[in-house]
Amino acid sequence: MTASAAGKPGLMPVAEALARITSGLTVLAAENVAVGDAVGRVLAAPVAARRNQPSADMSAMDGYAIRFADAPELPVSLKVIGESAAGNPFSGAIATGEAVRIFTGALVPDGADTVVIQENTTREGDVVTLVSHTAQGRNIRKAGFDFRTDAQLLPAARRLNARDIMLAAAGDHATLSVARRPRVGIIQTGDELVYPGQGTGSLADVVVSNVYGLAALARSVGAEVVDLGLVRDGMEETRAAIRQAEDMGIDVLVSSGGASVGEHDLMAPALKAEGVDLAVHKIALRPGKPLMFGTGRRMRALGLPGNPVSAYVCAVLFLLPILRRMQGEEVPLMPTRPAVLGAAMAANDMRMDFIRARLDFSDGLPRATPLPTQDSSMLSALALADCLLIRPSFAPAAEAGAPCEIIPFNG
Ligand SMILES: Nc1nc2c(c(=O)[nH]1)N[C@H]1C(S)=C(S)[C@@H](COP(=O)(O)OP(=O)(O)OC[C@H]3O[C@@H](n4cnc5c(N)ncnc54)[C@H](O)[C@@H]3O)O[C@H]1N2
Ligand code: MOO
Repeated sequence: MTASAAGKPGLMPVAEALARITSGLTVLAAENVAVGDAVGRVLAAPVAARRNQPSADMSAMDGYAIRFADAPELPVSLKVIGESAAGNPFSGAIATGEAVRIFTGALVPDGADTVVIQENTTREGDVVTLVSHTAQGRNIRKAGFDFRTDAQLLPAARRLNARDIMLAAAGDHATLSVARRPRVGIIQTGDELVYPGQGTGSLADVVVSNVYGLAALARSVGAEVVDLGLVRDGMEETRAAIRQAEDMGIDVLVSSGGASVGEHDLMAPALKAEGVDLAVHKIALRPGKPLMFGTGRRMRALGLPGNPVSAYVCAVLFLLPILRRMQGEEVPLMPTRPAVLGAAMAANDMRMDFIRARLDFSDGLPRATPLPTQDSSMLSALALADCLLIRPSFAPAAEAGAPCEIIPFNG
């Protein structure tokens, strides 16, 4: 394959792999979903307000709507001529010397320009006496104070959070146009694999873990996930699983295992035999050297290593940007944050290293301290980690406290 950054043939630099993997992606078609179901989805078009918010001048408090000019000096008494409640406005107008009892969220009657809160008044019969000063215009939310008709509320390509869907709903959108969910199929290869609780009793059993982390990551960015099951080590079985995924309309086939160089590592030849054009295979990355990526008839295939930590780290690095970009999200290819080293680090070799590390936020930039064991099978260390600490290819030795970059884990 390509020459590495260091000139050593065989391993592609991580940045090049990321660029290749994301370059040919097209954004999935849009679909309309109920606004309440749109959280976590990515907007296919900007959302503009279909109304003014508030629609008219409204009271922000319970009190009395008055004409400010009627209260040059206090105390002053005004005649209460009616009531304006939320949803039940006062139909007339206020004239000189008059007030309207008003409640939070109610329309301000014509003629009034100020609301005095009831704590600043006394009331006897239909006479209210203003006893404390209120500035002109106080306690009124003007029409369009929050937003006006046609104002852009949310831009296209935004992944919607809970606050966004409140805003869209207030803008009078019952449905929103969002990218359809990417369909992710996951296969796990290896004769040794058994699902949790279904072991054969053989010491050679390996209990699968990869599908659970990969599925959870994919779902966290809006994907629909199908577990396509275990694939035994065999060319025909592997090819059949790839064909099945294409036929099911899977957008991204994620495999784990069978990526390395042994006779039982069949993923690359099987993908090629099924017409998948491998643009990436073997990268200067630790963990995850054997990673592969290619494009089939209409499906993308991401071949992850079988080692559980490698599979998870590679999914963070490659699967998340694929899925996010397929939904139109314009995210950086590597969402890094600045940090400082919590321990001295030795010089790195050519493989860009993504070290599982703990974060300490006690002062200044977060301090990232590597977990003592970095083996790519160590799920107990992965579970303890808060982030991946990045050591670029050929990074020189560095002291504790030196600047570094991290990718925080979100869940
Ligand atoms: N001679 C070489 N050997 C290896 C190299 C190499 O360059 N030369 N690379 C190593 C690296 S780095 C990695 S990473 C692994 C990747 O190997 P595979 O992708 O072929 O993975 P498997 O051999 O199928 O499995 C590795 C390991 O992980 C266990 N596994 C597999 N699938 C799952 C699963 N779904 N859930 C949990 N555990 C799983 C599997 O039983 C193995 O123990 O290759 C190195 N070798
Ligand atoms: O790249 Mo492998 O993932 O080092 O163990």
